[in-house]
Amino acid sequence: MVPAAPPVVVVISGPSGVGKDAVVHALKQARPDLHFVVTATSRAKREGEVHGKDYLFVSRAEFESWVQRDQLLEHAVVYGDYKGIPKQQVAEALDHGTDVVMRIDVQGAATIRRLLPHSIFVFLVAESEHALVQRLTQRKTEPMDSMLVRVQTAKEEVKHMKAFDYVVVNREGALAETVQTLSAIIDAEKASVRRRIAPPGVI
Ligand SMILES: Nc1ncnc2c1ncn2[C@@H]1O[C@H](COP(=O)(O)OP(=O)(O)OP(=O)(O)O)[C@@H](O)[C@H]1O
Repeated sequence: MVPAAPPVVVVISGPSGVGKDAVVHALKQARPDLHFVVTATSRAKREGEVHGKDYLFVSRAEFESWVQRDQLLEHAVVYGDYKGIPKQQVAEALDHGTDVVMRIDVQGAATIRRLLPHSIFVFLVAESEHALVQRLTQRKTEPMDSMLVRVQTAKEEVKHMKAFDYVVVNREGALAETVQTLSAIIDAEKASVRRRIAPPGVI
């Protein structure tokens, strides 16, 4: 009886260590109706990560050839490693009418904002600097100096919050709550009248 809601792109961003991967992983279990973009990266696989599921782990040379062939929606060097969003995955999901979720660092989110301005931009934060430090420490994937850079960068990145539509606090031990909030945001956006009545291509 009313126009269908067009598929949406949800961008989950935030400083390193706030829990983007953990949140996206849990959201995936809760929302099989969404397409989760598998980001390409040149960084080394962390324990337990699976190629094609968590990331597309590629060599720097392979990554560079994708850039040359314009196969990435956006890419950036994040803490010394390439990360990028394969264009085709996003286009195919949207063509099928499926909502798309992508996790991206703060600089990458700015690029997506220019390319796909009607996406839903979510800024994920930890409840405190202390909690962020604890998460990075417990993850044990970076040496101390690189961890300190991440904490310092996080303080700068928080200033970009204004450019986002939502801020979600990923509290210690409350991953399920974070996922619930994100899921509610997506549902609310899908129910938005503005999205339903916009001319095709505008959203
Ligand atoms: N709500 C939470 N409570 C406790 N621990 C959490 C929570 N969310 C994430 N973590 C843990 O914090 C650590 C950092 O999370 P994660 O690797 O998902 O961060 P990230 O934002 O993806 O970081 P990066 O951008 O560096 O990849 C992980 O060990 C993860 O299991």
